[in-house]
Amino acid sequence: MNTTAAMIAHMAPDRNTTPEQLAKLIDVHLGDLHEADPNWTLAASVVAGRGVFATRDIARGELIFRERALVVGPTARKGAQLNTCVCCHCLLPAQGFLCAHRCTLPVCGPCSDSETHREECQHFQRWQPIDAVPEGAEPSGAEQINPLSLRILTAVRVFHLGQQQRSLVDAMQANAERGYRQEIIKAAQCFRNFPTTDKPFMDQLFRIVGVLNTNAFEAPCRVDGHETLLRGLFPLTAIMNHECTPNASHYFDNGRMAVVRAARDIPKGGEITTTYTKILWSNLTRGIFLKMTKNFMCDCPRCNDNTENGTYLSALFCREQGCKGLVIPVQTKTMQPDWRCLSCENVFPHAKMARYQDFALNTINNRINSSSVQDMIHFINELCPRFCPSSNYVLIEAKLNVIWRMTRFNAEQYTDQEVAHKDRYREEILAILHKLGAGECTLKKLITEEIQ
Ligand SMILES: C[S@@+](CC[C@H](N)C(=O)[O-])C[C@H]1O[C@@H](n2cnc3c(N)ncnc32)[C@H](O)[C@@H]1O
Repeated sequence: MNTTAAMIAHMAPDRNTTPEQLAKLIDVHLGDLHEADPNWTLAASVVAGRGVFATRDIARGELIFRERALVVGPTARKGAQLNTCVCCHCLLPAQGFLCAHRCTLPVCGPCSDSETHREECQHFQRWQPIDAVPEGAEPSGAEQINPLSLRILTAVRVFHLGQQQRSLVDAMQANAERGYRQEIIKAAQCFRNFPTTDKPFMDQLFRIVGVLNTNAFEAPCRVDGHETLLRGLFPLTAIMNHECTPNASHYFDNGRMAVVRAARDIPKGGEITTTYTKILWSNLTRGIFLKMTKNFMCDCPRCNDNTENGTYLSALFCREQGCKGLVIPVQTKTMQPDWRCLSCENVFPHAKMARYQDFALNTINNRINSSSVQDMIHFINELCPRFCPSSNYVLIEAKLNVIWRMTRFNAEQYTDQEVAHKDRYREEILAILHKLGAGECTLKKLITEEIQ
């Protein structure tokens, strides 16, 4: 496919904004963060649609750009603390936290009267959320929030953006997934008067939800020690195409500002890439995630190497009696590869190895969710080696979990021996990142505590 055809194929059906038009809208959006002579530009990409490219050689670690969120809202994920203000993201009391104007959104006192909240509050009141307390009745105190109605808030906020900002949203790619329609239908069921018969409105909402699902990030935000995940649209950061070991790193400064730096040296004219997955996931896990959430199959060098640069992140133990060799997928570019043992060379069907991988994943994740740091260290060091190779990504994730917990919570309570285990896990993970050629990636900055 030539680049123009590839570009059109990756854009929403009725939008074909050129990279030049998109660049103008991005400049307006960046405002004071727009550099006079930026080291990046937008252009058609051979990878997909439009992409971000280096206008000159960029050195590893160099800042590429910073941008504020165009729109943010709650992710309202399972397990999220829903009593979080949707405007300032502070933690609200466990009871009596819904908007004083009865829009049924969780909003703190000052924000409920603010200009930011006014229009969305009126929208929600007009649509009559099913959980709303009837006029005149006293709130019971035992508020119910439907996460589905909360999740649609970010899309509703897009309707209240200024004209240029709205044009930017319209110029962004929207994958047309049937699941997104479900998201809207389920949200609509949370209201008595959702305008489901207003076709132009519903068409726009469908496209906006498509834009959000194709482009939005989950950005952590901390207010007075309360941490929450925001669903944020950062258009320039989103235009970067995906590579499994990307040459740029991004992180979010308190949910509101994306910061993008070069993870490796990027030559003039090179495409600047980011990752849409966790960098230490195995080939198959990344492949399934990208297909399910972003609707594409990645074809980067890492996806085409079944050893993953010698990291063996997918490896499992051989199922042949007496052999404890490492088994890895034989073929790349398929979700159902055969697996072969590197020692005895026996070949196993994918279904068998997938069951084994699921077993390791569930066993380790159950422990992560239920064990203290001390128990986790014991489990990782003594029990996991019996059923899971130390290179397997699930075991690496468990080690990362120990590092997070030990560095973020009660850092002072651990013994020297426990700290030594944590430091060893960190060295192991840094060595894997080095093998992958990940450079100054976000994970490296997080575990070396360069960023929080
Ligand atoms: C956030 S958009 C990236 C910007 C997009 N290229 C554009 O023109 O607006 C994400 C979408 O870009 C495409 N994409 C990004 N990276 C890709 C890759 N490595 N291979 C194939 N498609 C990719 C996929 O369609 C994906 O759903």
